[in-house]
Amino acid sequence: MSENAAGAVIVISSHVVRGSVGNRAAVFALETLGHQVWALPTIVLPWHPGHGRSTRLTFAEADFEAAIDDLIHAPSIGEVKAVLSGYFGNAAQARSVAKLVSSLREKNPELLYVCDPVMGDLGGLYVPEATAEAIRDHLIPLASLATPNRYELAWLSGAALDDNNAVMEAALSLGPSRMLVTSAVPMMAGGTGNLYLSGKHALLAEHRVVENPPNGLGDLLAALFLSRLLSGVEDEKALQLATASVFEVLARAVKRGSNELMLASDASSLSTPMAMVQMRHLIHPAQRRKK
Ligand SMILES: Nc1ncnc2c1ncn2[C@@H]1O[C@H](COP(=O)(O)OP(=O)(O)O)[C@@H](O)[C@H]1O
Ligand SMILES: Cc1ncc(COP(=O)(O)O)c(C=O)c1O
Repeated sequence: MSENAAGAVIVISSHVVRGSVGNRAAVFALETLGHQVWALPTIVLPWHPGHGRSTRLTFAEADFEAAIDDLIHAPSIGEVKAVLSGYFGNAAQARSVAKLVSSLREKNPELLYVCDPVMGDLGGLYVPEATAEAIRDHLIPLASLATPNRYELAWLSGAALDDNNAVMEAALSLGPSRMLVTSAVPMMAGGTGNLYLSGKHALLAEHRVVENPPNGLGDLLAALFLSRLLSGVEDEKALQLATASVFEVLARAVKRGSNELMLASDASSLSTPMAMVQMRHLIHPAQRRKK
């Protein structure tokens, strides 16, 4: 039995019929890497709205809250070692998940809560402001690790983030002890990548940009990084592996001309990525202040 069998992960995000965003990415990635998964959808859609009109199947706020209460009182809730949240259908759902995380923490102070604050991108917020505010005010303060993209971090911190020093200062100001910032400012020409900041680490993992990327890369990255941490992989290695997997899955999908990630075909890229990632140690903001 792998060490992963010892604990389950609750994932809470959107479910699409076709495609691999939200929970479809997180569940497959976590299960492929050997974790037990409990999956709660926040909305159900035929496909990611980026592909065109897509009917939103929604849950009444009180029903979503009731399902969260069931989970809190589930006899098997002691199995749960981590929670990962992503896309929310409304602000009330974010508050319900805050209640879930707080309740699980009371019973298990070691609970890992990863908050992927899915709210926007370069073009601005794509969720209602009330949803973004609920994530900022109720969930970020509970997060063991938050995984915003650079534009989400700018919105959350209210700062302009033109270079990675500004990214790191904003990440520190947000509060969680570990931050994984995606779409960080590239140091490599034609590159992109992820910046990881903890009390000890200031790391940048870079690779080249791929044109016309399918959606769901941030969802996949958060799940893979969480998986590696749960498996006891050291942070720097976890960053390298998760980044390499995302890049490899992306490059393979685009090479085939697919408009979605093809996780089932590329499961080996999740477990044993071969792609090279450029790892850089940055000067930690605490170290810079001492100078
Ligand atoms: N066009 C791209 N080419 C190569 N890698 C990409 C591209 N877009 C995203 N990635 C990789 O996926 C990571 C997460 O994607 P990002 O778009 O920042 O997340 P989100 O989906 O949460 O907005 C990025 O940090 C980068 O490593
Ligand atoms: C309904 C919906 N909209 C938008 C997004 C964000 O897409 P992306 O991860 O590509 O930024 C997601 C991702 O989970 C989603 O499920």
